[in-house]
Amino acid sequence: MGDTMETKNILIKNATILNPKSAEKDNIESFKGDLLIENDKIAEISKKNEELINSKGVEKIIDGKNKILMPGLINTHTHISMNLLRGLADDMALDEWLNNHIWPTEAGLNGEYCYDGALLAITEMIKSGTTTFNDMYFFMEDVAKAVNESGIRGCLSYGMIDFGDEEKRENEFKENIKLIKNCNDTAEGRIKTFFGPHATFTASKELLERVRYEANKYNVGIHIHMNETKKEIEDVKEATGKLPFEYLEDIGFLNSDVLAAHGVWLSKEEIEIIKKRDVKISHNPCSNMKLASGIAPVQELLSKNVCVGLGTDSVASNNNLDMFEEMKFASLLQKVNNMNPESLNSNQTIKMATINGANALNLEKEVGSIEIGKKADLILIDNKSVNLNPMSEKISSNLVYAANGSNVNTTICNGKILMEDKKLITLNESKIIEKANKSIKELKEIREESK
Ligand SMILES: CSC[C@H]1O[C@@H](n2cnc3c(O)ncnc32)[C@H](O)[C@@H]1O
Ligand SMILES: [Zn+2]
Repeated sequence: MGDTMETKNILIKNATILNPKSAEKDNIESFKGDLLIENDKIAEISKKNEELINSKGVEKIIDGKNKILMPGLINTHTHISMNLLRGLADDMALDEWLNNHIWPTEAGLNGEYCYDGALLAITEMIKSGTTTFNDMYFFMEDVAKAVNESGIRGCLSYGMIDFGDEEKRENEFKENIKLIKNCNDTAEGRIKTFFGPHATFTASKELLERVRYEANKYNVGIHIHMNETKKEIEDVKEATGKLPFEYLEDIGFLNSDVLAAHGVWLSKEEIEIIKKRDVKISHNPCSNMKLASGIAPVQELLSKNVCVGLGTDSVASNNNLDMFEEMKFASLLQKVNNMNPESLNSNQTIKMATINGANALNLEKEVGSIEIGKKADLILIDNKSVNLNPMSEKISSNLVYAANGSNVNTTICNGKILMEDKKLITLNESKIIEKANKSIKELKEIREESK
């Protein structure tokens, strides 16, 4: 990481601080004040009129006037190297999209392409206020390199698919375990690793059972796609005689360390299983709408105290990584689905994108809220932006219904400034875009040649 990122103590002055701390209540505390970052952590928070933070030893002051200071956003489900595949195949359902377009193109991937796609995605995330993402893909040590260099926080899993093939299964475990051994807790603790069985329709029972065993052994979480489409439910029912969550419950897979992406088609019984096992759900409204997969019962899950975070899925089914857009779609989708304008209000939605995301990734002691002792993963939003004026008195309303990622002015992760006043510190945006365009061109040529 470059020298410019090595700032030790930072004082953010006169900001409007928004703290989605309380996961139980629907209100979100906000106040005018200062915040001191020492090294990688939040050291002090002072409300205006309280004793001022002693600025001795502070090496950098950021003017927070006319800015909202909030926790960095947490994207709980994505495949960031797929940023190369943006717009590759639109306007079709998951099955056709994966089998006829995405998987044949992914067959030509290598570590360099995945690194280029990851850097492109990380640039987009830093610019739009995401400081933590949860990723499942291939060539994950190359993704880890991009995380390390950029300064962002990432939970990484290798996507395991065996389709019942024993040799393939062995390889998938070798890859995921290598990732865990080489990368867990690296990059000053910004990288955590998970097991990543792709889904119940691509991973065998043997693979899933061993994932549970190895996850316990290595003390890491599990990231899996679940109950995304109706077709998936029918296929799993035909293959196992059970609904996907019932099947996983029967084989002893489910636990509080499981993060299930999507959870669109859930029976009452499956919701009870999710609750009982404290399984975490990542809701991906844009991807679910674009692939016409369906609408997840988010309001119902939240009302049963299930932890639901927010994710974008990849840009190949979204088609961007803007978590502000994702918040707005999440909230509006629940309202129209329940025919109830009170569904998923703006406070609940912000919690999903922050503290719930942290909880879902077992990072709630480190990130997701503004608290002394937590990691300084913070963003500043420009209140002077035209689309945020006149300012609603309710800050969460502005952030969920009016804002978008381009309103992010400054992004800080692990106490390091990654973007200040819209200027990227650790990454060279134009070079990254140029290289990514070269890589996708080559990847498309490889695909053509293989036809
Ligand atoms: C084995 S690595 C991850 C694997 O998942 C594919 N993928 C991307 N989006 C989705 C989705 O919405 N449902 C299921 N699988 C998805 C991706 O292309 C990789 O092959
Ligand atoms: Zn996915």
